[in-house]
Amino acid sequence: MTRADQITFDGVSKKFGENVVLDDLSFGVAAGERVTLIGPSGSGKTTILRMLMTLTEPDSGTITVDGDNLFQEMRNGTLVPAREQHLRSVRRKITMVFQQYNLFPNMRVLRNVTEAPVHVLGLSQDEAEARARELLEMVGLADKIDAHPAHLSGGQQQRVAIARALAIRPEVLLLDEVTSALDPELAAEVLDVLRDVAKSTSVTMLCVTHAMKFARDISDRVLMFNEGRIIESAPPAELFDAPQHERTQRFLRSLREES
Ligand SMILES: Nc1ncnc2c1ncn2[C@@H]1O[C@H](COP(=O)(O)OP(=O)(O)OP(=O)(O)O)[C@@H](O)[C@H]1O
Repeated sequence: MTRADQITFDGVSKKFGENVVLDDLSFGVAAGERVTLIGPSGSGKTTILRMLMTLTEPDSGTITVDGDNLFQEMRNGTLVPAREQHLRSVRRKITMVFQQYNLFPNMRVLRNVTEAPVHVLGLSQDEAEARARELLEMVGLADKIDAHPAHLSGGQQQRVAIARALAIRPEVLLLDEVTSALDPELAAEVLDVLRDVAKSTSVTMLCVTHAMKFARDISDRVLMFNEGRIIESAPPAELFDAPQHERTQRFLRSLREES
């Protein structure tokens, strides 16, 4: 972690009941960096992304984005999301794509993508629509703007979700296993779109994925999590080809056997 990092976790711990999910975790991510989080199920990867969206609170520790604290301490010592007023600038720059798309089912595709620019950024409907059309073109769905999500394939829905996330021109994009609900062919289409995003923008990316080839292509750094801690951190070529930690070796072997 350095002073210049855009995202910092400092001594962050989290338990659900007796289950220790994050254990005194500290790391930083620089602006524009692409970081992939890997590790066995339950090792705390999704929890980290959710904390950055203030959807899950840490028990202790500090999380900042561009120096802004995401949580504040109550008198009894618990941490709660900082006041909305304080979070406003963070909400404008950070966005997340979920495994299950989470599109608004009652809205057509175009409206799904214009919602955030209108309500978060305060763009006019016309400006938001122009931006949405451009993004839907980029994700290959220009011909689906009037469709309802239920009429799209999973891969198409996820591409709408990506366009929707990009509509606020985020500085930080969080991707949580965005292809794990998809067949390989549809997953490949989504990963191609994300490769384009990585190539054509300078957005900071934090990505939880089991798609190792994709992780290798886009990441500057891979963090291996185990039991709420980072046990190994290295550029993808190093971490995938010469993992140092026995737990990482075992985890990568299990992924290869799966695929
Ligand atoms: N709201 C919650 N209440 C109770 N337990 C939770 C809650 N959210 C997550 N957990 C538990 O916390 C642990 C870490 O979950 P998390 O989703 O962060 O792991 P992960 O590394 O992303 O795993 P996966 O690859 O399975 O998504 C898991 O054991 C999970 O069951």
